[in-house]
Amino acid sequence: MAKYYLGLDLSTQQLKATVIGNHLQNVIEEQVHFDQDLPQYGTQGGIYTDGSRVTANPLMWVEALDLLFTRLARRSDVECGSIVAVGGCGQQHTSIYWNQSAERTLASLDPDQELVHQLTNCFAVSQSPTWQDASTTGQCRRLEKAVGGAEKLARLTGSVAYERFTANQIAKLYEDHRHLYDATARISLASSFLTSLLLGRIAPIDASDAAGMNLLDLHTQEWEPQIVSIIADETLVAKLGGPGPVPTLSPAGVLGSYWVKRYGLVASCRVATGTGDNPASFAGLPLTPTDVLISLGTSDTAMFACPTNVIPDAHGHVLCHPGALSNEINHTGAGRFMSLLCFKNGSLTREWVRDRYTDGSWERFSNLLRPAQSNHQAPSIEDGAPTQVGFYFRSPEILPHAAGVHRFVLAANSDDKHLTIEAIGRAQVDEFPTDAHDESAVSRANVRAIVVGQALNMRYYVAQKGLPLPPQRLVAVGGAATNRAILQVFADVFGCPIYHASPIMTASLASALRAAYLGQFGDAEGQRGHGNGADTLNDYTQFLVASGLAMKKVVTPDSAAAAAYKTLWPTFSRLHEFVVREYDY
Ligand SMILES: Nc1ncnc2c1ncn2[C@@H]1O[C@H](COP(=O)(O)OP(=O)(O)O)[C@@H](O)[C@H]1O
Ligand SMILES: O=C(CO)[C@@H](O)[C@H](O)COP(=O)(O)O
Repeated sequence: MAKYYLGLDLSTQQLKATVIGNHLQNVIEEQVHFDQDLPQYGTQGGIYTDGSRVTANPLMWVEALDLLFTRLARRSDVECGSIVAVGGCGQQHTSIYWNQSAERTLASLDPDQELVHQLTNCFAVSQSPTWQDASTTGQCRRLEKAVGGAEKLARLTGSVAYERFTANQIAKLYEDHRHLYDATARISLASSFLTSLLLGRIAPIDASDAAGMNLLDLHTQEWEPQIVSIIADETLVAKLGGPGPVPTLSPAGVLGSYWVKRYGLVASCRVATGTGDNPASFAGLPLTPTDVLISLGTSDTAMFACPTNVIPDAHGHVLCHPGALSNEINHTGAGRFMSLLCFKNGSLTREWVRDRYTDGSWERFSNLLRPAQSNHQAPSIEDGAPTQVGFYFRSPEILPHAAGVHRFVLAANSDDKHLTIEAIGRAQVDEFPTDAHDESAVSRANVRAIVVGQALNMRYYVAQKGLPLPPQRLVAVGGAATNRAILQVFADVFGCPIYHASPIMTASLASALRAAYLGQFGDAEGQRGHGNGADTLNDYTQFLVASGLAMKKVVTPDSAAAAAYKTLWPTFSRLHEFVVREYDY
């Protein structure tokens, strides 16, 4: 009988499913889009905001999972009874607060009733803070001070304090709504929440996603006791499910009877441990140490393997490598960590420019981004044209810690030596100038400025991490990675080609692959390779290669454009410095 593997991704704007067979010939996709399919929750871009908090109702995600299985079960090209393993992932950092009755309810779900009705009274906090929430700056600074400084916190947990990281969100709950903290029996991340629904019991958090909480001691792989006592009290460890997370690449159990009885899945269907959407994609690709994976989804992210002796610093995050089978410390340290850089103003901010300047059309947006004739229109100071640069931080940005939309028009003869703070201040404009000869001038300038600015900003932080530039290749995933005009700008700014996986990689496909890998073994065998991170990484990489996944080049950098961006680099760095100084939030 044919065997199928199901991957799920509870991401920001939708819940996605990918079903694969043994050889990736047929990749079947299904999704539930939160804004469109579940309008009763009133989300925009998958979230609700009152201007100060960014949240989502966990019941929306619960309802989405039933709807997704309903859609899968109706499809003629998917036989639910042939799915032998399932794995999930989710938006990172987002936290869900279960109350005392949740575990009991999950264990006795009635397959004749929709999940959402049964879980209505299972949450201590009705709106979950999501990764886009930036309301915990006070908690962040207090945590850094209490542990002895930002640098110390980074060395301990992999990151300085970030607003969206779960420790700071928990601290806010503890400070502002102590009764809700006390009413919380367990805390899940979006990934372990999804796995919990699949299992019918609350699932442990995995190591890779746990490293995005400011709570995990990267070296002991346990919740850091001092941080626990700073942000809340000793009851927190039990709420987190025990002393530490489980390995990412590990089995979680078998599917709960709700899914078996309601949708005809098999009782023996294995469930893989869930992880964050970014680590999931990273673990789904056979990457080399010189590759940079970029995800252009709701957020833009950049990921790459860490050197053996990485020392986490002020920018970005060091996470546990999602392809390692063991929590044990490999004495060489090889392959234990990955770097993640996250930029909040990704697709939704590009959409804002698209809607404002190109009538909501990606086609028009892309046409304005492409060169008018055959040459790329990379802004260059040397070609005599004024340089137009923009920073579009409509939501408080993560990297850099700055907010607002800021446009600059630099005179043709300006160079970075003359770019004093005063000169930069004078170059700032509310809108790019019109041109009597080109009615699209303002639209073109904004479309180019946002994409070029995003690519330069990403390159700025990749360079800060000490990665040799240009990388060998960028591997692109996420909704906007289908847009070749956007990819061309990233290729030109980074000065390297861009690759896609074939079939195109998504976090849900990566999760299906993880499920397939773990589904090959029994529970005991699923732990194989314990204690030797390097070997198990190789083993898993070999599995990915053998799965038939191919890499293909989709964009080549244009040498003239790449040279022009190189010229712009010092100027961009000066502007970046200015924006960080003036528009910190
Ligand atoms: N042709 C396109 N050009 C640019 N961006 C696109 C295009 N098609 C989709 N997108 C972007 O992809 C985003 C969704 O990406 P996706 O990775 O599915 O999001 P997430 O996983 O965060 O929910 C949308 O917000 C949209 O702006
Ligand atoms: O905060 C982060 C990573 O640190 C975000 O990347 C979230 O994980 C959301 O992912 P997407 O929905 O944009 O894929």
